[in-house]
Amino acid sequence: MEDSLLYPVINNYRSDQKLDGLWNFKFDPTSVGGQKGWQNGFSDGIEMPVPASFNDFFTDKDAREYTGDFWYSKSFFLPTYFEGQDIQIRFGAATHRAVVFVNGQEIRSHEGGFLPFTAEVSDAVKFGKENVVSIKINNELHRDALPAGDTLKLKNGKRAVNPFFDFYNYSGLNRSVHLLALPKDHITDYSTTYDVSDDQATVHYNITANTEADFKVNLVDENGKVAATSEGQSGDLTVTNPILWNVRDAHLYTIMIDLVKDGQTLDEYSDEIGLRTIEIKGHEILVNHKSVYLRGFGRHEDSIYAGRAFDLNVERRDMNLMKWIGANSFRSSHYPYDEQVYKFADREGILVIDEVPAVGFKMAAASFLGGLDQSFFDGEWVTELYKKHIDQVRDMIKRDKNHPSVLAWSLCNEPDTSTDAAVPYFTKLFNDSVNLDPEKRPRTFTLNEDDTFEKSKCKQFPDFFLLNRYPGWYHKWGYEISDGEAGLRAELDEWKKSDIDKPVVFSEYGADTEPGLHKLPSIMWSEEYQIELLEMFNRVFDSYDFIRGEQPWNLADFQTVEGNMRVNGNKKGLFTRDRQPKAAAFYLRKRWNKLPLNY
Ligand SMILES: CCC[C@@H]1NC[C@@H](O)[C@H](O)[C@H]1C(=O)O
Repeated sequence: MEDSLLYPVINNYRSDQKLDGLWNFKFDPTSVGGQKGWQNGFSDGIEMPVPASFNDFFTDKDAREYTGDFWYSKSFFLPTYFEGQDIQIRFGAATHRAVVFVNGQEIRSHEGGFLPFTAEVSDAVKFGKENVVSIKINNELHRDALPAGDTLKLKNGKRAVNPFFDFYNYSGLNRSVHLLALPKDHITDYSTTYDVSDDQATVHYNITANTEADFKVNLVDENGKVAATSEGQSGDLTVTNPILWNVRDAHLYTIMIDLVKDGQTLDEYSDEIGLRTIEIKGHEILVNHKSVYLRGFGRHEDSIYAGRAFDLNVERRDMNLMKWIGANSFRSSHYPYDEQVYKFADREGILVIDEVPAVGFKMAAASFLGGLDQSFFDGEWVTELYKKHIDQVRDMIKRDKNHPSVLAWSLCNEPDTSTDAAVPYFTKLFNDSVNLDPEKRPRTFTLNEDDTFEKSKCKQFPDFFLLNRYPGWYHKWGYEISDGEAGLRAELDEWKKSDIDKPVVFSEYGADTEPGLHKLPSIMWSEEYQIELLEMFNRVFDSYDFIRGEQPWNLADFQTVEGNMRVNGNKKGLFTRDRQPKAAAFYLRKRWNKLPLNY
């Protein structure tokens, strides 16, 4: 678990210099980089953009599909005026595991390719001189790591990944790298919880720092006016006539925290927050005590050229597409996204179900790709896997807890919960995560196709249900879709008869669709069929009042491993990979724009 995951800011006390751009890059297939001194940097590599996945830049398949160790290195100058400050290098994401070196000195390692980590380098850097940061990364997949998969040794001696999940194993420094200079005494974290009514809102805050100190806190509105002030490591900021953060009607305040010692301000941290509450009551999801019906998507951080890397251009387009179609939410399937995505969602009033990369925990997925036929949770890998799983749940919640857009935490995607072996794992997971979020937002996971109401042994855990269902595509497809609808209704009738008094959200459903493929009458893969499948699901959704959300799979087409069921990736997008609409996008826009935005 990371000590601090605060997003970098620049102010009179803190400096933040991005080390993005071209880094030296080398593959290390026989893991000799350490013996060859690459931790001191190297100049005979290739120039690799950061942030970016390395895969799609290459023109040869061995390089695109490379699995194993690889190195990045970059030199940076550290001015003498930073002497006496705490010098850190913050990696937004290194996929999947990394070891960091500065000037040849090993600083730290990190496991997990979708969350930030910080290297404390004050004792390794030279002030007033050039320094070198090197990072060794490994992108192998294992059953005891997230996301789950295998790494195969081919007969030609090369390695290949066998993901138990359906997205390409894009790897590298996928998010920005920051060179930070902080005061020796500094703020390391803060958290907020809220009470809101129409005429008053109270922010209950709590601050952590690396030293005993006094704290002054201001809450400033969007016009720069101080709306409330407080003092102390914890306290309340009460705003009269507040402008609340609402779905698709976002209003942000800035919390400004000063760390003070002997009357002198030594550090400051500021961040944008939203005054709102999240609740689950019966079948309803409530924001500021008003029921919300989720409309949105499962997504991926995925784009041409940059692979899995955060791309501000793509995110701006995706947010505009979601507003155009009438969405009010998305799930960060199947991993925490770059912090800037949640900042976009905070500003746009879009709700986020934040998901850890606990995906592929299902041997059927492996057998879909050639795995074993056993319960995933019977595997000898489960103990080691759980340590990494809960560690990444802790860091995801620690990193994202202050975003008003975060509605809920998804602790797993499509695990195999149809056997008793899953129960102790999920019992521990939900027990160990219950107090991680000061706001106690709902926790859930997605129930896959096979984990029906009747078959899942883990329905007792989620605070609301996320159903991934694929009648019309993975079974009862084509002309049999009417049987698919009947089967879906039969399962939902089970949910309806049960005493389960929680909301159900459909978090995945859809059809692979080749843009431009038209057929009358329809045929699978045609744009017409994608609409017919969505029409079927929408008829069902409109029949059950406990269904409180619809998030078709996926917002956009995305890259996967090659396979006989994938045509250059997964084509279930409502938009193409270059973010242009398929016919179904216009159909869905009509359905969603009939509803009030925060219905
Ligand atoms: C029946 C499982 C469906 C599966 N669910 C997880 C997503 O990551 C995949 O992309 C999606 C698919 O196969 O389209």
